[in-house]
Amino acid sequence: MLVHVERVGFSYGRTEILRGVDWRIGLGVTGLLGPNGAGKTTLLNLLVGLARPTGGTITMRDGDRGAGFAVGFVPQRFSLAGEMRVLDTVAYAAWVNGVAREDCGKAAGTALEMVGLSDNARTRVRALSGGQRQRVGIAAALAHQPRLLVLDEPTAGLDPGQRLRLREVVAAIGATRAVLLSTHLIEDISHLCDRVGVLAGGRLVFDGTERELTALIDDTDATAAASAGSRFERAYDALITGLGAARD
Ligand SMILES: Nc1ncnc2c1ncn2[C@@H]1O[C@H](COP(=O)(O)OP(=O)(O)OP(=O)(O)O)[C@@H](O)[C@H]1O
Repeated sequence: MLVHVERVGFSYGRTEILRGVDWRIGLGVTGLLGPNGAGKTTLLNLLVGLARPTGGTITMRDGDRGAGFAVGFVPQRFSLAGEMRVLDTVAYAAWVNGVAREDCGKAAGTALEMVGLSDNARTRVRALSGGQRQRVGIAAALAHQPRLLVLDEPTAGLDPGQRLRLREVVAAIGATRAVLLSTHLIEDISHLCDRVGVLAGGRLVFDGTERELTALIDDTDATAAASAGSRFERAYDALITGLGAARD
């Protein structure tokens, strides 16, 4: 396992958001699902070192997460300088993340290849589509070759075609490193993620594969069983609703 999250807690002032999250994240693409306000972004911020847990520990297998360079992060919202060319944007990110100045151009070229934007290297950022900008953000986060890439809702706001392209890119990245992404889209999980974690009530209430999650419900309803996506959605809803009932 690459990342080990142990009994992690976090509070904003007196409001407890996370209360003992245990999770192990390995190679491949892992999805993080949870209701609005469950603390997904908060947990991602802790993983990339933007905030510190108020309890528990986060460790990476070889080395201190605090060193920062082992992690790449694309936040939910980010801005890029429209006048800059794509290659320069990514090369600058490489330099900020510790790549030696003379190696930044090559590092940026490699990262752009990984996200399928080599042909746009000389394009100014302002001329790109939303999906291409999202991929520039991923290239910028990848340019220093981190072992863990964290993406906060990478497919939000993209049209179906752009979403598909982004999923292909993320799946290919997940073949050689750990990718963790939060999403509201069950489809993202079904089409992209090797594993899924569900955050609710301040804890990770599920950690496993899509198949293991769908196995939680007794799906004898023929209509609902028609597509894997709908089964997954039903299982997820049952998990979240069950937790609510348990608390009431
Ligand atoms: N800076 C902050 N100060 C106080 N409370 C905050 C702050 N940031 C987030 N919160 C609260 O913490 C809780 C968790 O927020 P977070 O953004 O991590 O959830 P989320 O699961 O990512 O939500 P969403 O699915 O809506 O994006 C929410 O109730 C939110 O209002």
